[in-house]
Amino acid sequence: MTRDEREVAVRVRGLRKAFGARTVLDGIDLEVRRGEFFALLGPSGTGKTTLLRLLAGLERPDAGTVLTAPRVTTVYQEPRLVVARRVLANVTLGLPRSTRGKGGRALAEVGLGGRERAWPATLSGGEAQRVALARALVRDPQVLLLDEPFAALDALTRLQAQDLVAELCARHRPAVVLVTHDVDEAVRLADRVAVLDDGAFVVDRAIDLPRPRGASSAASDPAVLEHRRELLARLGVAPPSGQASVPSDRVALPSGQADLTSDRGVIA
Ligand SMILES: Nc1ncnc2c1ncn2[C@@H]1O[C@H](COP(=O)(O)OP(=O)(O)OP(=O)(O)O)[C@@H](O)[C@H]1O
Repeated sequence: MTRDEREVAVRVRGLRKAFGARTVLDGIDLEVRRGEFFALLGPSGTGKTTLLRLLAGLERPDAGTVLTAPRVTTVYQEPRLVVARRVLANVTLGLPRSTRGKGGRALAEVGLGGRERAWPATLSGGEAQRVALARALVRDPQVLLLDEPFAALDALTRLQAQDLVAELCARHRPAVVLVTHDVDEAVRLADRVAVLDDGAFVVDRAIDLPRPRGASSAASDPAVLEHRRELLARLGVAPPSGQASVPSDRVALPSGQADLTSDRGVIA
């Protein structure tokens, strides 16, 4: 581990956020270091996306502090491409023209070298999401926020996209915060998994498994099954009796619809 990777890129202390009378987050503490992959599970409506929005500076806390490294980038469930711009222009959108070369390299890294001049409408869902990943990569994020980025993909494309993200994060080492409803995805990708419920983390545990974590080998690994069983239990999804260690194809929960003294700041 390099000195850089010991650096805390996300530091949240005593975070509280309410919408009207409804307190969504209540006393959240979180630290994520450079190179660390943190996954957040939780029932629908528990405030996972709200926490990401607070980390991105799109919401203000009602109490507590949110500190992040300066370069924070989000990838969403939908790719959010500008349809009237070609793929390369989407990747470098808002950046100086001199970054075009970097944009081309980012596209090559996500397996879309040669598609620079394609229009978004001609891409498959998986390809469009890879363009969104390239658009994040080219900004060299110290903090990468992933808000259910695989949820809209078909099962096979999802596994391929998960592999790609694991590979990109291993290479570029941002601090990652992934929001997902998919327990298997969290265990496969993350160094740490937390479950958010009723405003607080009810689980925050290390996933200390070797990498790379292939989808097929993980399905029969007893350590993976144990993490999976425990996380599902904390999410209130009990496996059928006598089948605690029999994996299904995939288990996903239903998707529902500064400085230290300021409310949000940047870690210098
Ligand atoms: N801008 C807002 N104004 C009012 N209420 C909001 C706002 N944003 C979120 N909420 C409410 O806060 C709660 C948490 O929403 P959030 O989207 O963070 O949950 P989530 O855990 O990401 O849910 P899901 O898993 O369904 O995506 C919900 O009850 C939601 O209706």
